[in-house]
Amino acid sequence: MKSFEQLFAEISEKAANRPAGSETVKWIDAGTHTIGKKIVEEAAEVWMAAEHEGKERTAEEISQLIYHLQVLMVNQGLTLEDLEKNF
Ligand SMILES: N=c1c2ncn([C@@H]3O[C@H](COP(=O)(O)OP(=O)(O)OP(=O)(O)O)[C@@H](O)[C@H]3O)c2ncn1[C@@H]1O[C@H](COP(=O)(O)O)[C@@H](O)[C@H]1O
Repeated sequence: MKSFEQLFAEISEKAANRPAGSETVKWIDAGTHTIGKKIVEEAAEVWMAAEHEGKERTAEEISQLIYHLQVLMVNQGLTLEDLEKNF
């Protein structure tokens, strides 16, 4: 199990060092438009899971949405501090 902060650190490290086989590198290379579309898709899946599929599926979809939001943060050069100052 890893925290929000640990996942962000891992995504940042993968984007910087570009290891072979990394899903994160694939998404970073795909770019802002593709990541943004995936975020919209995942957000819709969160909504549908919450209405129809139960807690476990909803948690899975939220995890995927958070992963893609963090990938977009790295793509945009944003840090966790950039978010936290708005909380
Ligand atoms: N948490 C994730 C993660 N969540 C989603 N994805 C990506 O999102 C894709 C899956 O999207 P979906 O599940 O939405 O696919 P789908 O067919 O729509 O599935 P459902 O939503 O219908 O279940 C995967 O192929 C990955 O590209 C993730 N890719 C990586 N991670 C984690 O990120 C870290 C770095 O991973 P790598 O860069 O691969 O080393 C590791 O801790 C990984 O576990």
